[in-house]
Amino acid sequence: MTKQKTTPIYILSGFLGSGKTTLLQQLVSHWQAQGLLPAVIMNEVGDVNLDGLLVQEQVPMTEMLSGCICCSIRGDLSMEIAGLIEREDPDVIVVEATGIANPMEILDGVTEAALYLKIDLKGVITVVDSAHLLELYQQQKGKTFRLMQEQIRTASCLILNKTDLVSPENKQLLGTVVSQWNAYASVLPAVRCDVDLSAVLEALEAENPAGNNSGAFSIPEDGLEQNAAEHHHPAHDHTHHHTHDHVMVYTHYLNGPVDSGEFENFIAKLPREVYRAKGVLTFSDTASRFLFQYAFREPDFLRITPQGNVPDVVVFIGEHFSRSELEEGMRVLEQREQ
Ligand SMILES: Nc1nc2c(ncn2[C@@H]2O[C@H](COP(=O)(O)OP(=O)(O)OP(=O)(O)O)[C@@H](O)[C@H]2O)c(=O)[nH]1
Repeated sequence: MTKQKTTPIYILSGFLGSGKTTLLQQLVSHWQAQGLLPAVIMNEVGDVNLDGLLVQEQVPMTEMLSGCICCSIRGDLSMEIAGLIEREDPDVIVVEATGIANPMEILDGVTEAALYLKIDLKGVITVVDSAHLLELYQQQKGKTFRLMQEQIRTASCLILNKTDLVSPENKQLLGTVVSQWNAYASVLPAVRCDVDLSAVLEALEAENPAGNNSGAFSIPEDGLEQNAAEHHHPAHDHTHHHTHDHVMVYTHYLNGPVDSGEFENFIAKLPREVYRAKGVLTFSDTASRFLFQYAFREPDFLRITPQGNVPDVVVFIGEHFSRSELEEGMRVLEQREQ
């Protein structure tokens, strides 16, 4: 190995739709403003990387699609890191994991890379959707609740995002709850992940003062062990149960434009089991194309002009929903336009 430079690596964790890409964009701009070259490894559950559309073109990016970093393609993570360093020589790398990834497994993957590469794992930044966490906390059960809890426990820094969607009392309650689950991480409430990034990065430095690869991760022995027993598995045991075995994806490629109002109606009626959707759409009644987002029952449309050949597609993510019902619904929208 010829390179002497040590590349810092940050892991972005957080459940589907919590705001990881929103934070990623800010981190990238922050580093660029300092004259640094950040690179990104993105991992998506579906087979299209729509989040990539939100990252500036000049940022080197590798995509790991169709799976979750933490299991099926986890072995590749260290290869991806090595490849990215070799090709781009970035000053800093961010790994944005799928929302269903168990951060422990990603830590494993990055640590594996640290065995043969000069990298410095700075820690895990976990983004939390406050409204979603509040609902799960009130129910106190379910696999998603346990996964979110685990993502919170593994964090070195926690961003309690989307506080605009909860009352001030509940915002306070959530702050207390997450601090109880993870007493080590700094907790920063935010809207659209608008936080003082210097404070976030400094908090991670403080966590990991030696600047070495061992990292001082805030993983409380007790709580995590209990949960982890169920799905934390040895490096290559893919038969073991995962917290996210229940998550399913339906990718629908559209054969043409659809009416925006009808699409919005369709989205408003999505079954609760679909908790995340995103896509690129052409509407028959508007001139531009849109990046569509749906996170925990909140739809969002962003006007975009994608570079290159991006198909019209919608990816639905959730648990135990009927794929055929969604397909049928989308077909109806398409047919109306023909
Ligand atoms: N109301 C509200 N919406 C937000 C906030 N932060 C982000 N969003 C919206 O939530 C949606 C999901 O945000 P992303 O940043 O794409 O979330 P993500 O964690 O990268 O999503 P996945 O990649 O699917 O896991 C987008 O429509 C955002 O515009 C917030 O603080 N409040």
